[in-house]
Amino acid sequence: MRPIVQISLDLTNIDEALETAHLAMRAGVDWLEAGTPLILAEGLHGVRALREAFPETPIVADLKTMDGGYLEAEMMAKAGATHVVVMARAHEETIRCVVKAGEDFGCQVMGDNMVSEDMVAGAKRLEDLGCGFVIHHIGYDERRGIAARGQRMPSPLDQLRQVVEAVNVPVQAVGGLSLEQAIECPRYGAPLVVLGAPLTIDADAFKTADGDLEASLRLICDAVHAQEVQS
Ligand SMILES: O=C([C@H](O)CO)[C@H](O)[C@H](O)COP(=O)(O)O
Repeated sequence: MRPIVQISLDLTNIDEALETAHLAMRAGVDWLEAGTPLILAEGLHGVRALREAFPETPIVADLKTMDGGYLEAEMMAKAGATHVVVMARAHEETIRCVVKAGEDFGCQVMGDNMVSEDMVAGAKRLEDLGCGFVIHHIGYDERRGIAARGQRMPSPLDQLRQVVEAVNVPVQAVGGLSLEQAIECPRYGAPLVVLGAPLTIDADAFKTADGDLEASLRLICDAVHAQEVQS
């Protein structure tokens, strides 16, 4: 699998999401993600709006499903999502229901191992239950809480290699990565590179003289696409 750039639209209204998505697509981003804040704020309408504007683009709906998995996945697939997200901490029956809905409605299932007691085992469990992708994720609140206590913030890179080696499905790493770290993910064997939105270009290597976000994002996409995914 060649490296893929996914932009997470962690925004709270459709207009902003569409504006960022248009910019991202012009810059060479491959997949769009309707982030959890967008789904909470705009629900199915947000996903439908993205599907209408980008008929051919994969759209990940970051639902973080914990229960009622079949209906959630069905609704999102019918709205145009090509990928939905279920949590490793959900009951195994929920994960099975999301996988079944994925089969019934032509949607891929990504399993998120956030807050698993054992992140590697969590990833393996997701694959064993039928998820086609693993999201190796250190949560936002967890990271902030640990940083506020002055402790070292955990990074998804800490165990990324182990997760990649434990499963046979594509992995993506999420949670507090700098741009440089995100771009490095294919070197850990993780082909899906997620960039956060609203996007801040905090890396000198990708800043342009006039602060043009689209041009910076194009450099980032090129850097990801130039990588080999290590096996
Ligand atoms: O999924 C997310 C989180 O659980 C809040 O909804 C975020 O998309 C993710 O944590 C964002 O990560 P960064 O962009 O690396 O901060």
